[in-house]
Amino acid sequence: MSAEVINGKELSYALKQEMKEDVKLLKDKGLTPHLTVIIVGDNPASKSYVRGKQKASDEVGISSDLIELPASTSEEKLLQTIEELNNDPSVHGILVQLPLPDHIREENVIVSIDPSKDVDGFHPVNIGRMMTGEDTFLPCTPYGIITMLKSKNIEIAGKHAVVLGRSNIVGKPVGQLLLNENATVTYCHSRTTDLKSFTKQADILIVALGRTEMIDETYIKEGAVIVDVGINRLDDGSLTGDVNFDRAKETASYITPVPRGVGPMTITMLLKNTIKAARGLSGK
Ligand SMILES: Nc1nc2c(c(=O)[nH]1)N[C@@H](CN(C=O)c1ccc(C(=O)N[C@@H](CCC(=O)O)C(=O)O)cc1)CN2
Repeated sequence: MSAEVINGKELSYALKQEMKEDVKLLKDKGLTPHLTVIIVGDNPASKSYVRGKQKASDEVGISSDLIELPASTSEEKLLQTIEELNNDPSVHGILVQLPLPDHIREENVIVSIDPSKDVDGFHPVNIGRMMTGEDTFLPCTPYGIITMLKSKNIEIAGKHAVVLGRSNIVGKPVGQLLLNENATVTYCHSRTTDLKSFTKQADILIVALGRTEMIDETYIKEGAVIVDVGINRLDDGSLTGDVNFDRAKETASYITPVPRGVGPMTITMLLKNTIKAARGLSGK
């Protein structure tokens, strides 16, 4: 058996075509969704992701601007910048690219963003709404993963989903979204003992460990759906995931590749959230 590949780049393209229409309708009503992205420092990967966010916004007709702050920026200055954007009615979505320099406390920054402009879906108010199943901004990577599964009509209800990783931006929220879809969810992490005893039970395995190609066929149940959230750069400059794709694909039923898997969906779901922010959370 060789798994069907879920191509996030192709799905992103299709979703962006739909969003172009949504934005056009809003523009006809005199409303242009606007996203402001803040980057602190000059981490090359972050700069490239931010460029990707602006390019994708442009593709669907969302206007965007970028505030670039030096790595030495104080937390106070960053919070002040966010406060100004919170009070600017022309800004619908605010995104602070992560990670931030060590001297800035990420949790203080996230909580300072107006929840109605929090297009990353990281604010505790929006996380709470997600947990209670209310309509809100969903964190982009987990939202992208659920969208990929649904695009292939993959059954989630009643399935055993095993999440490897417990970060605030991927592991924890993707487990919650799978639970909201009625999966039975198990979280595994660096302190889990006998990892294989859990992964071998997974109908849906979400891998967000940050360990290059660690997951191969020996961790996977026949016919499982494998979602690889890892982004690891090899010495030759190429990218690979946390899953050994060539080995895993022989056992899995569906698998996401790296690159062109979950990564592009992260940016696409940001566009969805920005359109939602422009409409207002209740979706006018
Ligand atoms: N404020 C946020 N910061 C970060 C987030 C986030 O959702 N919000 N997620 C990640 C980085 N990220 C977006 O910001 C991101 C990562 C990867 C990709 C992507 O398209 N990857 C491509 C490969 C790109 C390459 O060649 O380097 C792929 O997988 O095909 C997009 C966005 C951390 N920070």
